[in-house]
Amino acid sequence: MVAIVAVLDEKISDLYAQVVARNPGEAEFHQAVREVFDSLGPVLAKHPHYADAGIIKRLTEPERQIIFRVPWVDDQGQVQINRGFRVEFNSALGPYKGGLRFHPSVYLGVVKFLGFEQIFKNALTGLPIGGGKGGADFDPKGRSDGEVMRFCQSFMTELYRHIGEYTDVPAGDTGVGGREIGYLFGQYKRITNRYESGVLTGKGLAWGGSQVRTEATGYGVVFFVRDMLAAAGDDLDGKTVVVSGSGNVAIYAIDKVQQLGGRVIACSDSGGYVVDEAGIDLDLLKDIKNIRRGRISDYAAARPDTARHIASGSLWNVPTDIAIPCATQNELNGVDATELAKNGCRIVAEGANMPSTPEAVRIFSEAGVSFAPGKAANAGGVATSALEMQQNASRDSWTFNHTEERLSEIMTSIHDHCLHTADEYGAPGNYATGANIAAFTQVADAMLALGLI
Ligand SMILES: NC(=O)C1=CN([C@@H]2O[C@H](COP(=O)(O)OP(=O)(O)OC[C@H]3O[C@@H](n4cnc5c(N)ncnc54)[C@H](O)[C@@H]3O)[C@@H](O)[C@H]2O)C=CC1
Ligand SMILES: O=C(O)CCC(=O)C(=O)O
Repeated sequence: MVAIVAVLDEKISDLYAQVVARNPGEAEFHQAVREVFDSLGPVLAKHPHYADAGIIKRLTEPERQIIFRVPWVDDQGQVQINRGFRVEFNSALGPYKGGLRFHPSVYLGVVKFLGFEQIFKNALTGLPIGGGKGGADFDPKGRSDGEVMRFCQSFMTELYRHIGEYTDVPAGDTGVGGREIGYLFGQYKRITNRYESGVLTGKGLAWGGSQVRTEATGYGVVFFVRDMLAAAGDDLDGKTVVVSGSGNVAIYAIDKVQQLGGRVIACSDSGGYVVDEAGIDLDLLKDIKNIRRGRISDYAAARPDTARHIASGSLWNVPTDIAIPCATQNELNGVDATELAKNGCRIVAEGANMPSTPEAVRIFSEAGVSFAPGKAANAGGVATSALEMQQNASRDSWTFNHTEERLSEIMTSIHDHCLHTADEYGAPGNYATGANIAAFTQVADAMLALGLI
């Protein structure tokens, strides 16, 4: 068995080298592929037919990649040009499903990393959704509502021909929230003359959206933490938590931690972080971020007695029981991981996509910090999107409690599936290995059943 795994490791390294050569300069995509490949030795040893059928090569090649020009006019009457993307990665389990990211750092390598992760994440939900992702190098920060609307309308004027309830269903991600989904859906409806609710998720409650979708990613990651603690005979009551970011995922992670008795003592944005030992005041944070679209420094200014703002340095230096990174990829490096472990952190659960560097993940493992990868821990958002699609298809609308209950059950099922799979493949307690193998086998089996596609 050891010899077989060694040969396979060599084969996987070869395949990885091919991915790097075929996709030059796409560092984030390479990182995401490497992370999955590193788990596959034991599964390929047990099931060699996956490799024989070229499943791994096929999985790393998107089914379709769309890149397009997005022209729009700013408030000064100047023409602006951005680049739009949609990578339709894998539709073995269902229509492509995944968010749109509007951020200046977006390029093909970022969209491909996110789309690749999405294949596995969506498989873990157990719902019939394939993987895709999109976005643009547009920066909504500082733009007026009118500019954001014109950008979204132009973006959809090209994207609409590629998407649909049965083909590809985008949603939000960084920089794309309810406002942007509204403008995108409005333009889709106008161009196609169809009220096709199931073409986008994250819609407003009055026009086809689902209860809990806004909260789902943040709530879901905390349900996952709840289940990790329960597996160790513990709970969130009285635990300190540090959450990075202060956007959609972060805000609702903070909300659910507080509901379950934990205390969030720090959060951040790209301009620094705040520490509030009294516990983050969520109403204030929401007002600053969602209404005033302000900075995290405004939070400390509004709570001078308990909070302080730190403009530089690392949020991960704040001692905490639990860390939930919810900002962006590679925001938590090896130095941060060492510091977290040294200060007694026992659990890291990723709300963002790939926020921990490979070195950080290795350090967590060596230090005995329990680590939940984003593709498992943050799957609650896309799972609730799939619930939104269910409601749209049946012209139904569920209550908040019912939808939250479904989300909670899905997160528990993902948690248990990862743990059992890790056990089965000789890596007890390793959620990352469990997630990769559980998702890979599900997608691979569907691809085999569908023939050479
Ligand atoms: N929105 C969703 O349903 C889902 C989002 N995710 C992931 O969660 C992460 C956050 O997404 P959202 O909350 O939707 O985006 P958002 O745009 O609402 O918030 C992003 C937050 O991260 C902060 N941020 C960005 N770069 C930063 C940096 N370098 N340092 C510190 N803070 C930084 C921003 O200031 C903002 O507070 C992303 O990785 C996204 O892909 C994952 C699953 C679903
Ligand atoms: O709800 C969705 O379809 C997408 C969520 C997403 O982009 C993600 O899971 O990273």
